[in-house]
Amino acid sequence: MPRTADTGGGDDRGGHRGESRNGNRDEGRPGDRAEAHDGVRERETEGEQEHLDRVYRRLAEKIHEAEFLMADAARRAQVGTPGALAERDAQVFRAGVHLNRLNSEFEDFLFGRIDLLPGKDGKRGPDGAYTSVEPADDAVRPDGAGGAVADIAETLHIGRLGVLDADYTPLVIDWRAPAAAPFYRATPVAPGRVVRRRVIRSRGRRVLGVEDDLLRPELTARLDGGELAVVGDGALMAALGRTRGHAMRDIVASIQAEQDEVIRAPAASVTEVEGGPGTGKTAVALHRAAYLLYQDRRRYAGGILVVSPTPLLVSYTEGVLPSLGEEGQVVIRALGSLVEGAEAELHDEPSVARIKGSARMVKVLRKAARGALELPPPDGGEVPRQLRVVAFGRRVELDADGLRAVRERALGGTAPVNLLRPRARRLLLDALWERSGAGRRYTDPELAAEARQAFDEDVSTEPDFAAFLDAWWPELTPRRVLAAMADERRLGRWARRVLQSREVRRLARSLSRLDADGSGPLSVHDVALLDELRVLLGAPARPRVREVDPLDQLTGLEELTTHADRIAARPARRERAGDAGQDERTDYAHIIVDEAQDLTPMQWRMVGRRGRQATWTVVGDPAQSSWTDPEEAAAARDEALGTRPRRRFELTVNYRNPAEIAELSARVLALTMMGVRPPTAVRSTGLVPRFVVAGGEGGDDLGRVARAEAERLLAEVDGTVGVVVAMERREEARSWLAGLGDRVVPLGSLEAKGLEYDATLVVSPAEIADESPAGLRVLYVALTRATQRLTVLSGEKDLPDGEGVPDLLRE
Ligand SMILES: Nc1ncnc2c1ncn2[C@@H]1O[C@H](COP(=O)(O)OP(=O)(O)OP(=O)(O)O)[C@@H](O)[C@H]1O
Repeated sequence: MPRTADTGGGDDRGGHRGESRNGNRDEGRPGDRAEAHDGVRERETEGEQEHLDRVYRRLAEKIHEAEFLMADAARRAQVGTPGALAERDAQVFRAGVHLNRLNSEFEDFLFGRIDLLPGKDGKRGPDGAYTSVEPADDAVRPDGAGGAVADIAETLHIGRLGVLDADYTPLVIDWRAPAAAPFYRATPVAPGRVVRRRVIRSRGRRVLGVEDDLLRPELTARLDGGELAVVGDGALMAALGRTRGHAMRDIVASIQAEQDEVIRAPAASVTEVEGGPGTGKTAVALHRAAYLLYQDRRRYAGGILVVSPTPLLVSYTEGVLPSLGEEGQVVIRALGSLVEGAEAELHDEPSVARIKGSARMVKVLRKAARGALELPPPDGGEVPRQLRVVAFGRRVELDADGLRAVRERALGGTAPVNLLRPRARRLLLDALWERSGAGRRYTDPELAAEARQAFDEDVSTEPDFAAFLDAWWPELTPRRVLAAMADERRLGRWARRVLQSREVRRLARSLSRLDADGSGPLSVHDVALLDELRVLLGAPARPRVREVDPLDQLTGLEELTTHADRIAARPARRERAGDAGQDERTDYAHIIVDEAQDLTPMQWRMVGRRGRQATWTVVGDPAQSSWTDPEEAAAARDEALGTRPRRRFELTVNYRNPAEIAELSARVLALTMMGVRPPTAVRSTGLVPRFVVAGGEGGDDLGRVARAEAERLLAEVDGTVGVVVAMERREEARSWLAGLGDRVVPLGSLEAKGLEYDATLVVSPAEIADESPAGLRVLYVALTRATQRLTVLSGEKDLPDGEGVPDLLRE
């Protein structure tokens, strides 16, 4: 990667930078030069300020227009014809969305600019911009002195939304528009038409400064009669060096070429992205969601699901899309909250997680869903062993064998258990009729049919029959069945020849935290089991109750609600024990899976069900996987993603960790995945990781040293400090760090996934590594969270050397 001497760094596009581009840049006295540079910088900043002022004036006009449209639509609401209401609906929607976006307080509405040579074929698109990526053949001319000269033919400003002037000239191009792609893609090796790429730093309405990359440094380029100026010292480096807070920031001003290819990949196929820690996979996935919405809003609005591994990562990332102007259009869910009504945050211990995540559970759950009909009713009592009714004035009975035979017949096939209840009822009536012998008294089939109908009515209206049916074929909820698996003997029957008895014991014990009706805290892995059960049980058919506004009934227009009405009427997410997944959307148009390497086979099944028709973007890093059976997971992933063609991408540059931290974490990578190359770190800070050892012999002052080291890091960085400990020390770590303020975040190793902090303290690498079979990869995750500083604290188990370097991290 080229680096420029004046910046001490460079980005992976490697553009040339420097103040004022002219052939004499090294001449003159240093003081004069600095003054001249300041003058150029000021002039260029002012020029951008003027442009931004124009943009805001135009935005004010557009806001005024949108408000007028909203008011006009409200007036139309008083005209009661269906046509007027439909039009109002559409207009309110369009104007509302528009107004919302225009009013959004963007920190930097405008952030980029490219200055371009004329296009090859001279063709221009509808927005007046040249369409060709390549420059015209005669764009560059010899300057007569051995060099080359060219005129800038087009200047495009890039921002979060497109803005057209009143005469339709583009004032700002939406970052997702094709015309904006060269801003992200151009490199000095393949500059296309781009001569200068400028990142504009602004806050609200004020331009703070500009930073340029010159992509054709060999050219003397002219703009409006003057020479093209170049100022600044690296937008990417400035972005990477900034302090981290509790929310992820968008990267829209500095997306790199390899990332841009992923963001703009065609939606029709499955886009698979692999890349090491810090390569921007999460950032890219979120920008892709915004890009897809821009490409085809009609298809994707409300229909994109982003699946994230933890609630912490959801809250860390959920601000990115609103900052890109896509408020509320994309659903971001943690794996533990994917099923409506479940909000799981508990983590199972690795051996239990492994069982619950395994595809073998499908067989166990199939048995459980059917076997649960034998469960004693939750309100006490027993499953009825016989059925007695009175029909045609006589007693008819079915004994336990008779009932078992009926149940077996009813359960034939694979239909969901709750949906089989009407069939079971019919078969019961058949068996009772048969047992009553009444059929044999009729030779005339018509009379027999009539008698049978009368018999059925007689039996069905008996309250005892209804009560029997409720007890014998109860309506089962996923939570209730899951809770029933806490009984080891029962689970043993359901899991016969699938799980070993040791596994049965562990699984049953972990589910014993649920009450008999299934209420109680769920673990993240329980949720995929609930979802599987939801399908196996099926939602019982209920009569549809439609609430109709009486006023609407009068006009007969109840279907014509506005989009705003529908959004307002959407039920808030509720915690409903036993009611998982009833009114949840399960047909997303596009699903983005973050940290895909961690999904278990059962989780892939759960996610796959939500995207039967979807296109996919799947990002992950096998080296960070905490799942131990990659082959089983790969098969489930293939099934979820279906047969669509796949496009694979690799991200290779680490934007998070300085080289000093990346070098240390690479040692663990080498232990766990030999031969895998870590991504290249783009910057180096000169700050090597610090090694500390706790507690001499006993190691019991781990907490005291951890606190002291966290305090030290707090003093060294302005932003956040993550303290990563083994999962079983989570609670302890909270007490170690109590009172240090919210810049310090204690984390169990599995919770650290996807997050980043200015500084990280990793406590006892050996404890983290020993916690599970995938422990080394979990440790790799922990060691790759810091953007500036890393401290490693060893306990006794870590076998630190004289320098305090733990055994696992030695070269
Ligand atoms: N082009 C870019 N410009 C500026 N910052 C970037 C760029 N790409 C990535 N980053 C920053 O690098 C950091 C890492 O990005 P991100 O979390 O998306 O990486 P990741 O590949 O998902 O990492 P992990 O695998 O560790 O979860 C973030 O702070 C992100 O904003």
